[in-house]
Amino acid sequence: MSARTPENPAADPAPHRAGFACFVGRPNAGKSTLTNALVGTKVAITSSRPQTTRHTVRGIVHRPDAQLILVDTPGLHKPRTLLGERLNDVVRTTWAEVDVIGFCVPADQKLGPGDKFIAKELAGIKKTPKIAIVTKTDLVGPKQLREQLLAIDELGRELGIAWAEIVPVSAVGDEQVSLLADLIAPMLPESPPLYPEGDLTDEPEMVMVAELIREAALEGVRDELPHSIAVVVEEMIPREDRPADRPLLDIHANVYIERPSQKGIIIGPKGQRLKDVGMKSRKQIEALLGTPVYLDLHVKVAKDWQRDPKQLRKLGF
Ligand SMILES: Nc1nc2c(ncn2[C@@H]2O[C@H](COP(=O)(O)OP(=O)(O)OP(=O)(O)O)[C@@H](O)[C@H]2O)c(=O)[nH]1
Repeated sequence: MSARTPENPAADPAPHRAGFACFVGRPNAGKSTLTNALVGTKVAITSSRPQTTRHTVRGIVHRPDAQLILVDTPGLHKPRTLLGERLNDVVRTTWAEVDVIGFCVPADQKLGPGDKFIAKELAGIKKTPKIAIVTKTDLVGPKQLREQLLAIDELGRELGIAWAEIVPVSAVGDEQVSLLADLIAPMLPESPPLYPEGDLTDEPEMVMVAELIREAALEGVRDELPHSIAVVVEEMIPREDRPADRPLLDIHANVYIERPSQKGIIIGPKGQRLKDVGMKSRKQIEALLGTPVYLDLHVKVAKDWQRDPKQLRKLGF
């Protein structure tokens, strides 16, 4: 770093900034994928099924001028269960606490009641700057993109939201992702970094491991089952008596479902599906933790856990 001198006034460095941003938007809008693209590593789970992000996962973007901490919230939705209500509370609390809110709308779908529901809620949060982000721009042509940008502008006017920016991005195509970070950084408060350099998330490793298993278990399951699956990592312990150059981490995890009838779907014929889930998630966990893993998965029934406060607490909600 260069010091400020009379000969070199330009060397006065801009103050370092650090703060929180969250992406909001209806399920499947691309929030988790965008978080991952900004952070550059897999921290939030993504899936083609709506409402798969349950935990508030923070991704941290380290830049020379700013540290941006991304809080990934679950989608806001009409609550049908106790879990649904708790999730909505988490979302609103998060919105009130962050420095910037990014409202995500996919480019390939017309603005619908779901987007308007969220935008109306956003309009009620006056102080926080809001950026409208049109996601998945790789899926549309210029004409459709232009229409979407205009529609968002119009929605802002209708609801009295002054968008600080309206930015089209493609997380998959890596288009304008770093521009988005450039736009958010100056909106953060002046502050030294809040997290040590190199940290990508402060989510406990066990929760991230559970999320990776849940993501694998969700793949290919239909209808209501996604809402019925919860994963709890019981323990992660290094295997004893291993040579230093060949460590092995034992992970024991339970996949919870709500009804005995769902067991067969998760386990699959001859246990094949559960085996696949184990294999797939193990690879991801090994990549995340950087160590070989032995993954022991069990399927358990926690009857109607979504409606039972005691069970919800046990499952980490
Ligand atoms: N083509 C394309 N697909 C994308 C892009 N971003 C996300 N997707 C896809 O859209 C789907 C949903 O993305 P997510 O990031 O999981 O969406 P989300 O908003 O976090 O969803 P919830 O967790 O349900 O709230 C996934 O299948 C992604 O692969 C993008 O930039 N381009």
